[in-house]
Amino acid sequence: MNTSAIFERIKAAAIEDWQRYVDHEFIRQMEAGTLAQAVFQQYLIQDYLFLIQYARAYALAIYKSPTLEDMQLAQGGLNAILGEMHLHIRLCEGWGLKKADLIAAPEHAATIAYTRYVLDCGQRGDLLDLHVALAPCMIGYAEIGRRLAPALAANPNHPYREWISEYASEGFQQAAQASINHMQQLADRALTEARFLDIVAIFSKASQLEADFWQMGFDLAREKN
Ligand SMILES: Cc1ncc(CO)c(N)n1
Repeated sequence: MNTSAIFERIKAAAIEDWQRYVDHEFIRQMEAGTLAQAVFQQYLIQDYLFLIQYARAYALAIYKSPTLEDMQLAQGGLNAILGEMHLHIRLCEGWGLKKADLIAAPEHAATIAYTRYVLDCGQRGDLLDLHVALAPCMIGYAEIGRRLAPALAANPNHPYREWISEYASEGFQQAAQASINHMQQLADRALTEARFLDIVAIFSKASQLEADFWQMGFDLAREKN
């Protein structure tokens, strides 16, 4: 099949789920700076647990790599995830939470659902399936970071400056672009017309699980109140 601009085509085919993820109420409140800190804290603790499993998914991508170049690209993704976790440690330290407290937190069902879904896509499928399941994570956060960055210029005291800056950063933007480029290579090699709908279904599901992940922050903060 014609696989040009494959990321844009997959996103267009899953646009409703994608928008529910990147335009979630959590992101709107984050942009406005009105998101309750309790909601953000619950989200961030779960996100730390999420990233541990996500690092395993990138490690699986290394294992599933047919070529050395695929392996090096997956290693870049793994490094980006491991680097991102410093943000979580830093922000949590500011609230008096230590790394040990984070690791000891129970994983929420939404965290388990999303991470294990991605790991399963990788286990049963090939590197393209796994890569598509991984895509909403890095590419979505990069899109959100770019979109929210102007809110920082508008508000010098923005409460979520550190978080937004991380995802708007050159390093994170590059990692997301590398992910788009790798997906393109994999699609050129392995994507057929018959597989396209399966690939879109994986992307849609992962985007839905991302939206559920934002929602979890609100739900957990309400339960703890
Ligand atoms: C749930 C989730 N998705 C994506 C990212 C970006 O790596 C993250 N930190 N957490």
